[in-house]
Amino acid sequence: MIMIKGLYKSFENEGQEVEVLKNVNLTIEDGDIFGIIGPSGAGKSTLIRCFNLLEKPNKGEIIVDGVNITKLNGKKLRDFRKNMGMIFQHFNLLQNSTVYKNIAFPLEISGYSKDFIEQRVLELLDMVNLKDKKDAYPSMLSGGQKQRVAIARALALNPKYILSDEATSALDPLTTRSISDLLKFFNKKYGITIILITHEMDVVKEICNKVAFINNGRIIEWGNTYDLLNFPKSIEIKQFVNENNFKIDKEELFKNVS
Ligand SMILES: Nc1ncnc2c1ncn2[C@@H]1O[C@H](COP(=O)(O)OP(=O)(O)OP(=O)(O)O)[C@@H](O)[C@H]1O
Repeated sequence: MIMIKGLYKSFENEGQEVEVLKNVNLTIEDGDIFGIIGPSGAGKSTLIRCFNLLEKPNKGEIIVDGVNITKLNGKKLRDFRKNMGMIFQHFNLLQNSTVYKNIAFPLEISGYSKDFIEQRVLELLDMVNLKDKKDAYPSMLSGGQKQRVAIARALALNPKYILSDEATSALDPLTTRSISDLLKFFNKKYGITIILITHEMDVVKEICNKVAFINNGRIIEWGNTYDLLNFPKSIEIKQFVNENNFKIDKEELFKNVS
């Protein structure tokens, strides 16, 4: 479980302190697929990057399975990060390394033996259905295949959590569906908790059981997906949901999420 308490983050911009996260409070339960939505510039990426301390908050606590991670550094922080895989919109693969090498990378820097790495990489390639691309380079892959490699790499160290920052935004709708189905599969089969940012309503509808709406650095509301999107309390969410066609059918949601 992840508890975010009173989180603040600011950046210095041209000598001025700009507050990007303002008193964020959230709880993510084990097994959730937790969506974070909101307008551009709202602070979504900054927030998700605080979960693994890629951004260090100025104030507040991030308690992951009972440990306040904002106090971690050095080896303890590196060990903690092994439990939190991350995937990105532009995949962030090593362009000069094969698919095999990309997936092996986190295992190699964690000091696993060659035999163990080979066994694990082959297992991961099988899980993301890319066995035949083992020796290909990223430039030879489609967007969906690149994201599958990134997912395999994120899963290499068997994390409890996956952070996904717009992982399907560069993909066409069909590929988006296959990647969001894959994330849902890993959530159901291995109990991996997923926190994802998206601006695609289909992804929220199809896989998120909870969702938070953030605007101007504040969490306006969060809760279960159906209630938040269909019966939002705030005008801001009502407008956002209408503009982005985020409204959903109960049957549609339950068909996909249950
Ligand atoms: N490293 C940084 N230095 C200065 N300002 C930053 C930095 N990172 C983010 N910001 C600012 O923080 C605000 C929130 O950015 P963030 O990327 O978190 O928003 P977002 O909701 O993810 O936006 P988008 O949907 O467009 O990706 C923006 O105004 C952005 O310019």
